[in-house]
Amino acid sequence: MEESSRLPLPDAFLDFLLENGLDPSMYTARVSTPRYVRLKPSSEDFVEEIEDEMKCKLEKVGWLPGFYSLPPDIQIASSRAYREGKMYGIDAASGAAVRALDVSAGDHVLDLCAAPGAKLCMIADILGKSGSVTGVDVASQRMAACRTLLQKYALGDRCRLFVADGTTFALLPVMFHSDSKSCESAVEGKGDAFREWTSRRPYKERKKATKAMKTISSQLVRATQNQQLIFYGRHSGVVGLTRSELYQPACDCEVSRRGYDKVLVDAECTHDGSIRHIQKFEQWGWKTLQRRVLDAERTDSLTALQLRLLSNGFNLLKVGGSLVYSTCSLTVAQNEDVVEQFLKEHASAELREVEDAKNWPCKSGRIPKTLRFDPLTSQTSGLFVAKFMKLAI
Ligand SMILES: C[S@@+](CC[C@H](N)C(=O)[O-])C[C@H]1O[C@@H](n2cnc3c(N)ncnc32)[C@H](O)[C@@H]1O
Repeated sequence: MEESSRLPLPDAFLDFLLENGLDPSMYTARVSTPRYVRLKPSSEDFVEEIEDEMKCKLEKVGWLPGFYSLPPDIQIASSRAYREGKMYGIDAASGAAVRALDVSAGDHVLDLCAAPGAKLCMIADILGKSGSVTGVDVASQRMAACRTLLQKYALGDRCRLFVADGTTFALLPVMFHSDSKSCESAVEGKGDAFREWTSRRPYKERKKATKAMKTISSQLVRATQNQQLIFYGRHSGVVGLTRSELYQPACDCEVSRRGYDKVLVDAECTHDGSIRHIQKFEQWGWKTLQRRVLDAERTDSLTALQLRLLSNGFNLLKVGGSLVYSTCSLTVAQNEDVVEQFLKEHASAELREVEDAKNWPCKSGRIPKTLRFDPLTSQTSGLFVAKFMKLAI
């Protein structure tokens, strides 16, 4: 931030910042944080070419592999590299939340609030040709955007996407991944098995699927409707499964062994850590800010939702697995208070240090081991990050 401006902040917002120990100057500076992009690993050789085309320097972010910063006013959407799927826009703090998960080859990862999908893309990119990613979000249009993003960046091969409520989502990862040769043979002889994904199904196939839906039990129909599969990649493990196999509910005893290796809960929040978001209220009207950010009732219902998302994500984690909880709010209520309450309710949850964070430009949260990114300290958007491990007890 180079220049502070005269952006007037309403008294109620200033009080809110004071209560949360936040410095108002991060909201009033007109020159905002840099823009960040992540280059797909296969595209890092093209940095100079991309710089020539965009007529600006891509500064490597030393503490975050694959990330580059650009001046805030640069539009990336019109660049060839963006259109060709060589890079995508994602804030460095969001990248740090994904790094905190420490995704490794072969992991089965659940992203419980996945849309529009920047973090999901990064997870899929890190996994490459192993493991799987399951993305869940309650907003169908945002999830459709997530599907478009995955397809644009050719990262969907091992992904499946569900429109579902993350507080009740209950499907475990599919451990078996058919290789490309056996994809077709996996569906042979199984009438209602999932075939390879196509956005447009022939009429005959759609009719057959509707008929199959009518004959399956009402419990399965409910599961299918509440956890609607809207995309799956060729090697996501879905091809060849029947509906009843896919929608098999998990019992608690199975989760400790067959649950996800890593879970990301990037929860719904008031977005007050996103400085660009807050600055938009100058045009939208500060009254809207009162309703959307400052309203105590809204905060209470959000913290209850955050706790339920975190708890359900943790339930689906296998023993020894890790979960990252993040929000783009900087309030104590939506972060440290949620963490504290969650730890009280879950004896098998242990708060963990994020190893890489020693070299990150962030602060500790009010609870040791939690992290806070903010524009003044980190030159990123605001983000809270906490990491947990599931212990065997
Ligand atoms: C901060 S955004 C997630 C951003 C996303 N992780 C990314 O990197 O693009 C929070 C998301 O939570 C979703 N959400 C809200 N309530 C939910 C619920 N009950 N279950 C699942 N997702 C929910 C919202 O639709 C929104 O897309």
